[in-house]
Amino acid sequence: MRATEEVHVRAPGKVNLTLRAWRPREDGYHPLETVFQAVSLYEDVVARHAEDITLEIRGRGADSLPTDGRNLAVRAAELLRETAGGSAGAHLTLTKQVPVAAGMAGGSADAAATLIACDQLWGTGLGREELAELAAELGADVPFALTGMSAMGTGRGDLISPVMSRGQYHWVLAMQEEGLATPEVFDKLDELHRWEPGRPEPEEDELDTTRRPSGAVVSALLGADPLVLARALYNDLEVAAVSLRPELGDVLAATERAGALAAVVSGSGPTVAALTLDAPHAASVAGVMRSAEVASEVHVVTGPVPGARVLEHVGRR
Ligand SMILES: C[C@](O)(CO)[C@H](O)COP(=O)(O)OP(=O)(O)OC[C@H]1O[C@@H](n2ccc(N)nc2=O)[C@H](O)[C@@H]1O
Ligand SMILES: Nc1ncnc2c1ncn2[C@@H]1O[C@H](COP(=O)(O)OP(=O)(O)OP(=O)(O)O)[C@@H](O)[C@H]1O
Repeated sequence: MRATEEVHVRAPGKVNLTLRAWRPREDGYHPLETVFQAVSLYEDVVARHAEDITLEIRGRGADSLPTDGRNLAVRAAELLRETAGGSAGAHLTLTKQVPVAAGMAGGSADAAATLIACDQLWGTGLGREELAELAAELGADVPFALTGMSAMGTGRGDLISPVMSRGQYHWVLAMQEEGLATPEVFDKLDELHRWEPGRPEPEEDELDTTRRPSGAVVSALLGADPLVLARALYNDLEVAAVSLRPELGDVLAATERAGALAAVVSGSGPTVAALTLDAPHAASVAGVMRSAEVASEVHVVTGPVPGARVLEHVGRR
């Protein structure tokens, strides 16, 4: 019998290619229709056996995050242990590339990676579906971090259906030093009343993707043509994010001057994702964006990439 000593799991950050939001439900969540794409900026979690659940964080934003039960990675491990009914512990080493509160679901990726890592370490034997249910309890973006690639999210954004996608897309990400809190961005959207009077909660048949901006993205992804995808990018939260952080208007304008095909605020922001034609074009846009000095960091990434997956499994006999 070979027992698992250590499990290394990697989960991606995301950009939202489209996002439509409607008036909040009674639980405060806004019904969403969004198309996610997982991109090549990763969170790594290594889980090892330990008495308790403990966390150590390295990398981008490590100093700004709690390592106790407020951290989504710790909450994921605790929820899994509770569900599986065991008493095992784990020491988690989290290495972050995704900036905190960037609209790229870094915390959600940490939770998804931890679910997979502890599931393997403890041999809980929960299926992918049960893990997806736990993921949805942890946060609206966590189920997508398990699935990765390109997918449509409805409900709170947590009901995931994979979307067929061809080709690789080259993105330039313009990041900001200071993050934006997701609830504040949704509150600002409420204040701006974007859906009134013409935007009630969607009816079932309204979610017909062929009649929504998401439908345009879904066909663009099949066509593997970034020029077509560029025309379909859209985010209802952009107006709220720009209202809270007017400098984002300058970032969006800079992506246009830099020659990007199109750009959009990712999720609740403040990261701006600019779409380019190919790797050389991305390098050129990134260079111009860096010299424009409107972002704290500029990164070139590609998507789609897979969701949370085991990279290494170290066992002993
Ligand atoms: C903006 C997105 O990133 C788009 O992908 C997500 O909707 C946010 O997902 P998330 O950060 O995992 O969200 P959660 O941790 O579940 O929720 C944080 C807070 O965001 C707001 N929230 C989130 C999702 C949603 N559909 N409606 C909301 O109003 C709520 O105030 C909620 O209390
Ligand atoms: N492991 C974690 N990594 C990042 N943030 C965490 C983590 N655990 C808890 N948090 C809290 O969650 C907040 C949002 O984190 P995150 O980095 O996922 O934001 P985000 O990328 O804007 O999320 P989303 O795109 O899902 O709205 C942070 O401000 C932080 O206080």
